[in-house]
Amino acid sequence: MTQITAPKSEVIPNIPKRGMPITIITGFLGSGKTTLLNQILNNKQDLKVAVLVNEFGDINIDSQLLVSTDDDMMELSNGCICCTINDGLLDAVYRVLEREDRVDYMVIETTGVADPLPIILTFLGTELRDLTNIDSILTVVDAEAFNREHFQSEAALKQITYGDIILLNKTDLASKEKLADLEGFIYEVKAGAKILHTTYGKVALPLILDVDLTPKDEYSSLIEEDTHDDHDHDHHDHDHHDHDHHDHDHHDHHDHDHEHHHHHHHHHSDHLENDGFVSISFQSERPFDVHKFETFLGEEMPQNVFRAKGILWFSESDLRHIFQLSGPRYQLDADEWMTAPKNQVVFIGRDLNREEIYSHLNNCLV
Ligand SMILES: Nc1nc2c(ncn2[C@@H]2O[C@H](COP(=O)(O)OP(=O)(O)OP(=O)(O)O)[C@@H](O)[C@H]2O)c(=O)[nH]1
Repeated sequence: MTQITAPKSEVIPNIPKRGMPITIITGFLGSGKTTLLNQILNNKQDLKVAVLVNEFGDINIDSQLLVSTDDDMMELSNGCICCTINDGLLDAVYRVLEREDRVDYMVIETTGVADPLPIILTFLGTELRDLTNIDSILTVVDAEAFNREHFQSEAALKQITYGDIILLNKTDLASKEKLADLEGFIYEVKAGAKILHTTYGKVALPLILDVDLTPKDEYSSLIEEDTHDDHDHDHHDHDHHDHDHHDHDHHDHHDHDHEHHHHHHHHHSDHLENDGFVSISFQSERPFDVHKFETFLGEEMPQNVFRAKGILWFSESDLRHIFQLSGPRYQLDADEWMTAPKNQVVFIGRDLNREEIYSHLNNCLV
């Protein structure tokens, strides 16, 4: 038993500052991050949770699946707040910290193609260090789609390296052999990894929240090399990329904004921004013909679309349709429109041809 003695001097002993606890959810495209976030929000009981969501693509589909408004900061029906981080992570975190209402916990969902390290360093290497406390990095892995090739994505591997808990998700879609092989691979990448098996992100919250697992000391050497001013940029990358990728898909030269912040963290693949993944967004104020859209999905959609999601309006239906495609499978769910109906859909993959996808989608409009 530890003896606790009152300090003899007037000097206040080192009281550890414990700021706002932060859980970071990472994991590759379509692995189940938003599903896990919804699980957390549904089961958080009295905890006031602020969620920050960041997406690879111009349109924030995820935040609309959490709540129905398109403000930057959103009140969720269950008393939580949700905020997009497309203007930069630091800004978003400060917006939450500066709120007057109580917030107990912050959960951040990163984009599927993000290396979590710059995000971790944003918390540990800036003044946020004293205001926040990274609790753990949760890495969601799609047990069906993931394999030892890790989608040829450095980010996918980093997500496992920096994950304090690995949620091997979609276990309903993977065989026992596949699960065992993936576990083997994860242990090779990260000795002593903590692995939890999940389906639809279902997990007892005490196993993943307030677990204080992030080994902050291990990041300190990385922080010292770092300057303060580069942390809030990493989330802008995809924005630039989205706006210009239609004519720069294979660009070798970076524009100015990319130049000035890629000198840290030893990103070897800077010339292949986001590991080559691009996103193409499509919006229309006109509805789709459901049969044409199904033909598009079944017969015309390019093979290299890795992930797609959207909120769809079909002329045949009064409902809002949620479209999710991840690897070989897609699903369409329906609920009520809370806004004026329109179509919003994002396609993600490598070497996507924008004109081809646009032409197919335009043909689906009534
Ligand atoms: N069969 C099955 N499907 C799942 C499971 N977990 C999630 N999904 C489905 O997988 C799809 C992608 O899930 P999301 O939670 O949107 O994935 P994400 O990681 O947020 O995706 P990005 O935002 O693209 O990075 C959705 O259609 C989910 O319903 C699971 O355990 N089993």
